[in-house]
Amino acid sequence: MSAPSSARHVTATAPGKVNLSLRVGPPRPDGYHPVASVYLAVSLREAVTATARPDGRITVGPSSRQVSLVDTTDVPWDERNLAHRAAVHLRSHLGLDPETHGVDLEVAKQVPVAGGMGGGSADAAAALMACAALWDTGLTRARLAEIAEPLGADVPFAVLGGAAVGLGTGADLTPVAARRPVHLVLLPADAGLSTPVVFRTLDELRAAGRAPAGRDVPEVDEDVVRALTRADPLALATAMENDLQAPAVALFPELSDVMDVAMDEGALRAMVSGSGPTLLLAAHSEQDALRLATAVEERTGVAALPVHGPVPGAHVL
Ligand SMILES: C[C@](O)(CO)[C@H](O)COP(=O)(O)OP(=O)(O)OC[C@H]1O[C@@H](n2ccc(N)nc2=O)[C@H](O)[C@@H]1O
Ligand SMILES: Nc1ncnc2c1ncn2[C@@H]1O[C@H](COP(=O)(O)OP(=O)(O)OP(=O)(O)O)[C@@H](O)[C@H]1O
Repeated sequence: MSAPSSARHVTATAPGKVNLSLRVGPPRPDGYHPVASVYLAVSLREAVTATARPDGRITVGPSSRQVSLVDTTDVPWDERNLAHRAAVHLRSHLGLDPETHGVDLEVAKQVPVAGGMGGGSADAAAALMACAALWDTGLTRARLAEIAEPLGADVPFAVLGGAAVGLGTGADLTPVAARRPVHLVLLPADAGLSTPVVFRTLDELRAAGRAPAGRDVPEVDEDVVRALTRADPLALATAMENDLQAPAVALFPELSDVMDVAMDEGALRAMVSGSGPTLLLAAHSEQDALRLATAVEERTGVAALPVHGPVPGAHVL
């Protein structure tokens, strides 16, 4: 990951993710929910270019070099941006002089915004990696993943990539060796869902007895891990689960109809991705994913994205 400290630009990339399994417990006093998640990094990547500024300012904006493939209208291009927060966090973590270590960040997005695929988290991961190289820190990817934790539950995984079990808030990661690529089709929605609202809606559904209660400390679904390590698409599709599906569908009822169409077109399984509203469809093979994507796109008008995983985590290009 190292680039010469004299480099003026460094571009790094990081992947979006899906949760093949997401079990959620009741909220803790700090508002976060304990989870047991099986993460898979997928072949939609964000890219962040960091250019050094001697005046200490940190800016963020859409890339002038690479076109974003998704609608970025709802992305805040200011200090709320997760890439911006990542640069500020790394600089202060390293004790670098805030008067001299500035950076311009340019972001090119492929991951749907507020789609439950960790796009902002991938921007944070790519920004951390690019700034770490620009500032010649020599930090390993594993160390950067630890440093990433305060930026959000999904950020450490976007740094590490591959496939992993995530416990705690999702940031306590153990890699899973997936034997062969998993082929999926993603169906982004034309509106986003707010992650905190989806978690809160799950709590409300549970309080009303409309969703099964979660364990205080959720345990990882070993069937999903086994299916991933054995490269068994049917077993994986059967075992996949997401406790956030019920609240996502309650907030976005049209998702049910799209999932029905996908199953009708031969998806092994249709499920909400993370906090939604992006849907993920499981397929047997790359060819099957391409066929399914075309069929679902024709029937629903939703632009379908065939993807695969696991793919590598954040790295410098
Ligand atoms: C839904 C997932 O994407 C599944 O991987 C993650 O759990 C969410 O990860 P994230 O977007 O990186 O989440 P953060 O930015 O850390 O948190 C956003 C908000 O989501 C809620 N949140 C998030 C993670 C978690 N384990 N419990 C929560 O309740 C909290 O309200 C939090 O304030
Ligand atoms: N770099 C960024 N890209 C996209 N959204 C960002 C970024 N930085 C901050 N945000 C804010 O975060 C919100 C969630 O964006 P994001 O695309 O990460 O959602 P998500 O994929 O659903 O997240 P997750 O799955 O990690 O919960 C956006 O609505 C936006 O307001």
